[in-house]
Amino acid sequence: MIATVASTQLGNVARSVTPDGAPIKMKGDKVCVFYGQKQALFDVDLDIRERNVTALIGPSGCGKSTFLRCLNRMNDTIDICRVTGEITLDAKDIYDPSIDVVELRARVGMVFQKPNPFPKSIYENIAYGPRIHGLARNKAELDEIVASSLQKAGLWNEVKDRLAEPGTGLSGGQQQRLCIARAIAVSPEVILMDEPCSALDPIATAKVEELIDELRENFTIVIVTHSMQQAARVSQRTAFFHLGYLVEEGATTDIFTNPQDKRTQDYITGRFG
Ligand SMILES: Nc1ncnc2c1ncn2[C@@H]1O[C@H](COP(=O)(O)OP(=O)(O)OP(=O)(O)O)[C@@H](O)[C@H]1O
Repeated sequence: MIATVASTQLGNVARSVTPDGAPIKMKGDKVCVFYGQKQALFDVDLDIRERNVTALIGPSGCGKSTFLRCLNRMNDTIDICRVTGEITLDAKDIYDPSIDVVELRARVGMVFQKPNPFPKSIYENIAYGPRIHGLARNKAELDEIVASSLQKAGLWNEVKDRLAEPGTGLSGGQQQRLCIARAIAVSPEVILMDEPCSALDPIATAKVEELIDELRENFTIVIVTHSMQQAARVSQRTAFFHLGYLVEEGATTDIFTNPQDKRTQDYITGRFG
């Protein structure tokens, strides 16, 4: 595990860095999660590096999605769920009572497994978030946000002539890119993706993977995936979970070529999964 060795003050934002100097955007420190009596995560320490794609991998039920949902407090919506330990965003505790959860979820956006556009027009799917967060002063600014979000999501050319049509009328892959555009529209800093390609065909998957690679220039991305090939293709860092424990985390190339733990080796070589 990479320990934080230094903190620097950049403007008003306190930054932590890894020993090799990479800025840490989010950090989990001894994170435990309980669903009622059942403990799903045990003392997870994980640094999420800024403007990197971090892949969370591991067998079904190991706690990947549970950890992902801790990062923008989506677990708050599950009554029996309790989180202990600390999770920070720019070195600030996101579970602190002073945190506004709506604002947190604008800074740490989420894209789900199944594309879930609102039953509204393509335009409204994107415009909704910026409007409720007061990001546009007038219609022209809102139009600009809609266009640039669709451009960043690589969807603009496909939909620019039918912005008034329902988002649900798009193909599955287009719907998922629409959901990514919707997440981008409120200018998040971190985007969480929970198996974003599991409902897509290989061509749509390739497009979303390409998009993820482009987005990391501007966003910090954490992706849960069942596909080790996908983790290897899109991520710079990989964290392997097993039975609620974070077994190891490192550069994706190291995890896939030279894992330090036998459990990781067994998983990546397909001995269990
Ligand atoms: N809402 C919930 N209520 C009770 N238990 C839950 C809930 N969500 C998850 N769990 C339990 O927590 C553990 C971790 O689940 P989680 O969904 O985080 O794993 P995962 O690694 O993402 O699995 P998968 O790859 O199958 O999606 C599992 O034992 C699961 O049954």
